[in-house]
Amino acid sequence: MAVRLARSRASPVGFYRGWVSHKTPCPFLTKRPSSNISRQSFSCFCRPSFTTRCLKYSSRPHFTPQSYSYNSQSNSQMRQAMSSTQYKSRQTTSLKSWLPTGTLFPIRLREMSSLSTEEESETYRKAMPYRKIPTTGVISSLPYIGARFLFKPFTKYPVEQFGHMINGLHEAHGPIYRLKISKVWQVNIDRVEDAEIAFRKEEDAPYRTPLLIEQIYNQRAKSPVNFVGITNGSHWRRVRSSLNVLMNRPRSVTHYLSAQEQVAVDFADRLYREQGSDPAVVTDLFFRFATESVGVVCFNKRLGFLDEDSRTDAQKAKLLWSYRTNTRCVSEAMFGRRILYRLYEDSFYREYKEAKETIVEHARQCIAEAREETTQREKEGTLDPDEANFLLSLVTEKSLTEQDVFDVVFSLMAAGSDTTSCTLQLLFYALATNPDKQEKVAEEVLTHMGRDGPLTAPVLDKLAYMTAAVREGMRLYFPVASSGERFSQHNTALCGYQVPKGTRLILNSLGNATCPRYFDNPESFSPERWLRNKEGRREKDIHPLAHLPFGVGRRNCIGRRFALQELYLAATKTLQKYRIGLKEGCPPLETIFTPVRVPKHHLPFTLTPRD
Ligand code: HEM
Repeated sequence: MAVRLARSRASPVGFYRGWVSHKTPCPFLTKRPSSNISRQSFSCFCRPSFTTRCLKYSSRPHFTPQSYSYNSQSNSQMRQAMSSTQYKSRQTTSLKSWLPTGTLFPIRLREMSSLSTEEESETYRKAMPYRKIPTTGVISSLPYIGARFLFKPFTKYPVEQFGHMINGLHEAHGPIYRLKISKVWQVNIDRVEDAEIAFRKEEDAPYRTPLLIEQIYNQRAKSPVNFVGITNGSHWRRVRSSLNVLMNRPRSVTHYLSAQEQVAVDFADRLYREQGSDPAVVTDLFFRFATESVGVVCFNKRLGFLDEDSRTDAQKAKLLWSYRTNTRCVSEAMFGRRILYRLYEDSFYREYKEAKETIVEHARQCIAEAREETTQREKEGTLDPDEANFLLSLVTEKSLTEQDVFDVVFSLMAAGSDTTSCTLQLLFYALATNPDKQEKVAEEVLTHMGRDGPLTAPVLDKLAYMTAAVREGMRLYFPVASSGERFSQHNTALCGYQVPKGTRLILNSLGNATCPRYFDNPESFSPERWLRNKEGRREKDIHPLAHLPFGVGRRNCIGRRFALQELYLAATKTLQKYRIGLKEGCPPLETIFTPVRVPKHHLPFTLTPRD
């Protein structure tokens, strides 16, 4: 079967605009293609970067006569090699003739689109070319420094408001635009209809951009740590499939209800006692609550971050500092505020390293204890493989290596602290500033749980208004800058433009959460919008992709059930006893993104006991 290589319309020429025209014959093309591949379409391959790299790494020029005699098999091999995120050529016979095995592929993900197939849809072919997608201008497209021009003083957005900047650019450019961050072009979309097309066919292991600081740490450190959220390929697939079994079943989550409930009780009591103190101390309590709650799941024991002695006990204080520092450093490095650590171990990096090593040491110790316990109980014959003990399940899971177990524990602790802590603060803020809604939640909680009753799974089913309030809190104060980063896995037509396979796509889920297209009165806190009547219908239908605080698809948030459970627990346990308020004179809420949405100033919550 003849292979048709991409013609100029289907290939991402925008990337190379001004460098090479598709009509320009390749300077290395000495012979006319012998097969039915046209000279013009073949020259799609002759891009400067491709050509020069091929020449640089290959022992012979890449356009040998053999390379023209593609057949459908070599084409699929080519695609396979090209879609490898390892950027290494594979040992395939037809490729070998012109790219030795191990040759570095100059393929950026978007270039995968340069090979199109007959299946490519008519809609895609008819759509406007990629280069026509509105963009933010020439200067902001400069690699690395260009992105600076998108922020203050050149625009009204400070860097930490980048979530709002993405949303603001939609207002300026419409539902689709291109943007260059560091060296990578990304396409931003905000219509749910486009999101549906883009996310519809997800591959087995969607790609996520790695974090540079984590990569550098792993190169320098003796014991690497692979944060599941940014690993890719087979490592991610293996770990994630085990986690799906262990964490995605409602039963696995409700098993931790009573342990996490105790954490919530301690949190509410301590918040009451410390409410008058420095607002920074109050903010700190939220972080302690979230880290302690996720710690109960990961380590099957209390870490003691809400104990009386937690500020004086050096070990607990150091561990908590480490979790906090790890989050802060990753955020600072991500926004390019720290650069020198890339070259050498500066003071910023040393702090990050110390935090990470403390977390690593603690986690390794807990895992070793769990292993010991497993061996002991196996000997005694008391080990129940179905026991709902997360750490025990991890260490007895055959498909996970010792490193995987450690990676999972680290990832859940790292991903589950700041996110839940800030989301809870914003929920409390929404309740405090909407006292009528807060009273409705409290009434429901008191009706079904009483003043001291526990939150059980059957009770939770009855708390429709409370769960709607939590959801509404996450809509009004959407918790992350964007919850949908994906690399398109097919040539797709979005908004009438061609978006080639491999393009980095960002869904404006932050903007959608408060967009009047999807929500009536989007700026009001209205849990009612989420309630369903007896027929299971909402007052107004809500598109499932309009509100994605936990992302979407195969790479969605693995901890979402736990996160929701923690939010429900903190809300119910606090409202059973107290009314949530804010100190008089508290300024209006301002938030920044780290990329988690964080209140810019500490929120001075007050708790008043219910009569
Ligand atoms: C309110 C709290 C939370 C929010 C808003 C949140 C949000 C998110 C979002 C938006 C993603 C990316 C999803 C995507 O790209 O489609 C994510 C990924 C992730 N979250 Fe959460 N999260 C929360 C709590 C948690 C908790 C408590 C844990 C751990 C117990 C956790 C563990 C993870 C992990 C491991 C990933 C990476 C998943 C993967 O790449 O396979 N998160 N989260």
